[in-house]
Amino acid sequence: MGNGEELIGLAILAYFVLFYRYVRKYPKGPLPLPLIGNLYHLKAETLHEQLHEIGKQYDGCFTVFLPRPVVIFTTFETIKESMVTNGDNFAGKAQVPPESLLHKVRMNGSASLAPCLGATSVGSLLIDYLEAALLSVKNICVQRMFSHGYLIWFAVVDVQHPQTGISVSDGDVWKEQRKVAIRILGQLGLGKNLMEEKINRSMDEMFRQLKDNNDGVTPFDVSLTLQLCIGNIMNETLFGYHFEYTNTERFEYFNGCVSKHLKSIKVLQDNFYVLLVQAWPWTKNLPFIGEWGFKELHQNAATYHDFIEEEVKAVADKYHKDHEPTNFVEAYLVEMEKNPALDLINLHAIAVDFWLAGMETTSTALRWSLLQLMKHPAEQERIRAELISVVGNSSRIDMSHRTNLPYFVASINELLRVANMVSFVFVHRCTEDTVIDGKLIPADTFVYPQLYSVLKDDPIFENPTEYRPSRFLEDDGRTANKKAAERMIAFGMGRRQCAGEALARMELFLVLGTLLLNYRFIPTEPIDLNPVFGTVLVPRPFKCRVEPL
Ligand code: HEM
Repeated sequence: MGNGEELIGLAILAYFVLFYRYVRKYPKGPLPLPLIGNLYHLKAETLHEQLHEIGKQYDGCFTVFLPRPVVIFTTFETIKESMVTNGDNFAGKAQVPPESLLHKVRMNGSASLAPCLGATSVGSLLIDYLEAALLSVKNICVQRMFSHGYLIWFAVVDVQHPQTGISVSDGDVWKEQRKVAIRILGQLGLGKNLMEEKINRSMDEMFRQLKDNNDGVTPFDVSLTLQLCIGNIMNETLFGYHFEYTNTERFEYFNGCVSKHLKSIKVLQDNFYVLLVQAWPWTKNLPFIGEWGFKELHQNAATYHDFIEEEVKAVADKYHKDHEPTNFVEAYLVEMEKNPALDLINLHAIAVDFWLAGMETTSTALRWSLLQLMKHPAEQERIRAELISVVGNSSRIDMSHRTNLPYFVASINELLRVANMVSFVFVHRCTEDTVIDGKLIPADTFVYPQLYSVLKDDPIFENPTEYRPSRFLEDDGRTANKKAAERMIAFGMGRRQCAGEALARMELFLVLGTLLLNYRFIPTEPIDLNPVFGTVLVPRPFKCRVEPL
């Protein structure tokens, strides 16, 4: 063997030794391989199930390399110890793609324009390579400005991804924006019952659509109806208007952007390249990996940022300061006058956050609920009977009925528990060395509280695969079972618990309750409760009879 081969052999050996020394820094988990980590045995469609099974061998705290190390918590105890007891240390966010793409890019400093000669594709390729070289110098980016004949003009600009909004920011920006956003949601909803009115207006639109398009006999697909209803609540809340079901072009365009984003960050399955860019951000500059793992997402993010900016501008242009704010944008604009930490860029980011975090989750929860209640028709009737006993002949319920509807409220908890729809998303970052369950989590490690495992298998949920709303009630059938409710963590736990939980619960209560008062849902095909894996675990498409009562 020549010297060169010996050197290569030694380098490989040294890499192996160093890699496994690095692996030992993290809580123990299944054996990772150099470069690919644990990707060799994890499968996309069942990732949540596999993590759950692995968690049983490591007392609910272990590491998988994707290929970047991610510490997973799968028990109520480890999730509580990290997210609540040590909440400040676990409130960090990744700050690398794909999450960081949610922050709108800011262009800074002067831009210099230069022509690049060549047919479009050759010119584009040259610019790609120039961009790769400049990005490695940090924060410099090449923007294609326009092309003219064989000339492409490009600008070299300084770009920054400053932290904005709630869901992907951390530190002071996150604390302030989250606090203000929750306060505004409270003002809109609780003080003046404005939220209930907004939800009712969206439901009016939904009922118009059902009346015109559903004959009560032909199998009907409720998914777009529910999406439009929940999307309209979000739009009313943010911008003060809703889309009519006969004119949904703009809604569908934006919804398409959101779905595309959620689909493209679906790790392992559709987009393995995203993981590579997350593990080694410089790979976003490489051909192919950069294209699919970064640029496509980047371009899509730009489209919904533009959409949101137009919407905010339309509200801001019409709003008169002397009027009481009636929607989120107006209320934020008023706060902006008093609070220097608030600005338009953060307002745009929060609007994007609410759409991304609030729309697919809530409308999917409703679809799962209808499927479960068709699978258990006696449960559907029991809820309906309780609703009728409280509201009589009325076709609507309101929030004041809540205390008299204990079985329905318990059912919503159980429906969310069995829907168990949040998959591998909401990764946190541990910001300081912290010991959880006796294991050291080094600072800057990504961590993932797998809520799925607790909802599916916590010992408090006896026979967890059974749909049984009564587990959320004490023996008297009225009082809430606090121990079970504490572990119904579909909205997360601790500092970063869902910022829209109150709104989501209100939507589920009013929309599901009103639907059940007015319609009976009857299956017309075998009910399949196996989810399709994605950012949110969604039910397979289904149709059913929606019989008016
Ligand atoms: C059934 C419906 C919903 C479910 C199951 C749900 C669940 C969650 C979960 C599990 C988290 C992450 C917690 C974590 O990082 O540990 C979260 C965060 C978040 N949710 Fe929701 N959510 C729902 C509806 C909504 C709605 C309607 C909104 C908008 C008003 C919303 C806005 C947010 C925001 C802004 C965050 C980020 C919070 C932060 O990082 O501080 N969600 N949600």
